This record gives sequence, C-alpha cells and structure tokens, in this order.
Amino acid sequence: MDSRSVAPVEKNQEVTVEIFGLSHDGEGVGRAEGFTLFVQGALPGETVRAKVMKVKKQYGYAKLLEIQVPSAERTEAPCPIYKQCGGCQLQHMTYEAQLVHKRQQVVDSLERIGKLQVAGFVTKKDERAGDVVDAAAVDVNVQTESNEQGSGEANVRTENNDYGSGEAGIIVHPTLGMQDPWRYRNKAQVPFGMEEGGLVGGFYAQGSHRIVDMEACLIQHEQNDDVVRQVKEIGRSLGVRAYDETSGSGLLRHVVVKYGFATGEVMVVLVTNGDRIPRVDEWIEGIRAAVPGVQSICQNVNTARTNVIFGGVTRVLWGRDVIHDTIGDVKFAISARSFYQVNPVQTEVLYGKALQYAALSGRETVIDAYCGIGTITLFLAQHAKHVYGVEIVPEAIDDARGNSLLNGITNATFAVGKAEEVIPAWKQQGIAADVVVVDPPRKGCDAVLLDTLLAMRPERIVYVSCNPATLARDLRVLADGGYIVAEVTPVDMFPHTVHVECVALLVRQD
Ligand SMILES: C[S@@+](CC[C@H](N)C(=O)[O-])C[C@H]1O[C@@H](n2cnc3c(N)ncnc32)[C@H](O)[C@@H]1O
Repeated sequence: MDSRSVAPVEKNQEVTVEIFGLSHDGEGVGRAEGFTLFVQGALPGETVRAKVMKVKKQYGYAKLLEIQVPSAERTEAPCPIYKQCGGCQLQHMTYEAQLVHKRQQVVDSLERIGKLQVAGFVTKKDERAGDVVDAAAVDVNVQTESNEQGSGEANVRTENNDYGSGEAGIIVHPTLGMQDPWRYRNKAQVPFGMEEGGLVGGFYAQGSHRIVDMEACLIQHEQNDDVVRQVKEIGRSLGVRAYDETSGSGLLRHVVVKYGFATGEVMVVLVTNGDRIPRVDEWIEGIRAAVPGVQSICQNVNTARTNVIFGGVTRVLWGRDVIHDTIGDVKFAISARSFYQVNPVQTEVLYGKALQYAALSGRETVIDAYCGIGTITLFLAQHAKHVYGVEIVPEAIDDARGNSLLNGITNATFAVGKAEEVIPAWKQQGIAADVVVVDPPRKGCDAVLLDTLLAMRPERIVYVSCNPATLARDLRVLADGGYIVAEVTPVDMFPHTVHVECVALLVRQD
C-alpha cells in the first residue's frame, strides 16, 4: 500500500507538533494529526511548527521550523558548530534533563525489551558529584507517554544488600553525571581534507563527507584542540596534501591525539595514506616544539578505501610507543591502537560502581569477561584473591599483562579468546568464579556465555553495558536463570550525546 494514502500528513506539509518524548537518537517525538513524527532539535513538552520531510507507513520525519511553546529544559547550545557537526545531540537540553533522559532510556529498555519490573522511583538526592537534583523533579519528567515511574519507596536495599526475592523490582538509580560536563574527552580523532584555502581538519558536515574546519570542540580536552591546531599549522607550513577519498590521492587522513589527564602525557598519531612521510624530520621537530607534553609521535598507515580510521601498520616516529595515565591508583600504558575509555573522570566513577557491586572481601575468585587492556580487571585484582581476564584482541591482552606488571599486580591471569569459548573451558578446568564482571561491546553477551554463567552460578554478576537494549535482553535471560536483577546505575560517560553507560548488579537467588 502506498504510504501516502495511509498517512494523514504528506511530504513538505507544515504542521504543528506536540512533542511528548525523546527518541534514543535525541530527536523530539510527537504527533501531528495523530501521526508520529520525529523532529530533530525539539524537546518533550514543546509545541513546534515543523515541515514534514519524509513519510513512512507508521511514522515520519519533520524539520523544526519554529518553537511555539518552549520546554523549561531547553537551553542555548554553547557550541557554535553544534547544528552542523552532529557529534553531540543533546546540547540544547539542560544537563540535568539529559541525565533524567538517560535514566529513562534505561528504564524503558528494562521494561519493554527485558520485560523486567522496575521499582518505583526513589525520592532521593541525585548522586551527581557536588550538585543536587531533587529526584522528585526527575520523577515527573516522563519522557514517553507510556512510561510511568510511580512514586516509589526509599532506596535502602543498597545498604544492607538484601534484595529479597526481587519482587519489589529493579532499583534504577539516578544517572551519575559530571560536575563539569565539558572538555571531558581524552582522545581526538580528526579527519583532514582540502578546501580552497588549503588543509583543513575538523568534522564531516552532517549527511556528507565534506570536512569542515574546526578550531575547538567543547567536549574535547583543550590540550587536544591545541595539539590538533598546531599539527594543522605544521601540515600547512610543510605543504601537506590531505587524503581525498574520491580519488584516493593525498597523504594525511586523520590526526589522532591521546592525552593522559593524570600524567599530562600526549601521543600524536598521523594516519597516512602511504608509507612515506615527506620531510618527516620537520614534522617531528615541529610537533616536539609546539606540544610540550608530547611523549610519543606515531604513524599509522591506512591505504584502504574505507571509513575505518586506522590501518594495520603502526610505527613510532619519535619517543615511546605508549603514553601513561592513571585511574584511581592504577597506572595504564596506552598504545596508539588500544581501547581506553575516553572520559577518564567518569571511568573512575564507572569502575568504582562496578567494584562496589562486586562487593569483594579479598577471598573471591573473579572473572572479568571482555577485559580489554585489563582496566577493570586490575581494579578488581586489588580486592580479590585472583582475577581471570579474557579478551578477544591479542594486543589488548599484551597491554593487560604489561599493565599488571606496571602495577606490581600478581593475582591476575589473562587469556586471549572469545569469552564464550574461554570461560566454558575455564569452567571445565575447575575454575569457578564467585563474582563475574562482563563488559561486552554494544551487541551484548553471547548466548553461550550467559548459559555458562548460569551453570557456573557465581554469587554476583556485575554487568557493565554501553547499550541498554542488549543489557535488558541479557538481564532477562539471567533473571529467568535464577538471578535477581537488583540494581542498575546509569553513568554519564558521554555528556551532551545520547550515549548511556550502565552498571547492573545481579545476585544469585539461592
Ligand atoms: C566495551 S569494551 C570493554 C573493555 C574494558 N572492560 C574496558 O573498560 O576498557 C569490550 C571489549 O570486548 C572485546 N570483545 C569483543 N567481543 C569479544 C568476545 N567475544 N570475547 C571477548 N572479548 C570480546 C573488545 O575487543 C573490547 O575490548
């Protein structure tokens, strides 16, 4: 059936939309003439005029023209390139409202996807560092029509860890946000291109591959902005040509900058379309002179006609192959390619919550599945008898082993492989964990791994997730297998974007 004959609105029509919710991509969700429309830039509670751009069978997309009734949660986005860039999606919403929205996203997923019961909301102060948000205000801020959080009881079960049989529902805490939610990123990955004025480096204009020059990114640490500016200047002075993805010609594709918040150490990686960097000594001298904290200058070669940033070969042009950073009292070596959380301030909050949920006494055997470079593993090792970490990327496990040596940690064992293969093998060898921590990629845990956990029966499972939808799916499986999903704490790792990270605690029922 032709969608036009079904939908009560049509393309290019101007309509008034009452916005009642926020999509997981940060668009306002509303209705015009009973038809659901997604309107970028609109907020719940607003009435807007919008132009219909695309009509599908059940819903459509409309462009914001005018805000007729603004939301109290609306704020002026401070970034001058916010609308063109697309890297942030929520700058037009107050930070407090963003935190509420993120919690609601988690509640929605648990209820709708996991079919799990969420406890009535707690009238308690928000745990946001240094600031206080009345959770009652949070409570009324319902993001979608079908979501009611109820009034709830006091959040006392966390203290005595008595979750009963779980019938009271999952406690979903307020999102742990940042005191200062700006300039938090420790890594910049900036694409380079050519415009009429010469070399530019910045971001892809929305919906295109045109690179727009950028002087500053407000969620990036100032140091990284500064380094990118300096590198751009050096490239211009050396007459470097940026890579052109249409012709496949030109040299400089990306500049990646990593910054250790705790150490001040800087790594600069030039991603090049080819092996040879003409006048490489001048590059090195230029960067060393302009960037005081630089400890490592690397080249990564990527000649593939792809959007993927890094190619297979990385070499050191000057200095070390790693920089260091610390989270809490654990020191990490970070190489050009290794995964390291981009918001170090909130990483400490996230790992602290995972550690709290693990409730270690020092006598436990712990498994850390999807362990990356051993970040959570080494945190746990300081409080457990022994920790086993498993990760699929061999280089990450090399880093993890190096990081345990760096910290003098001797009670951590690492294995390369798929968690869903290595952990069943460990179980067969008689390794039984008291606590298991999982921190999978967005697609969540493999079904075999979940079955293995149910068979291994650890007392606690701590699930760290960057995707509430797959978290909810997996929690359902674990709940059906005899675990109480006790608590979930969202942690805001990426302020002003729609991304939300969570830590969930599951306790064995018997
Ligand atoms: C979200 S990251 C977590 C890393 C680490 N816990 C941290 O906080 O830095 C997920 C990790 O899982 C790894 N991974 C993906 N699939 C895997 C699998 N099937 N088995 C083991 N590790 C896997 C990825 O390489 C990545 O390092």
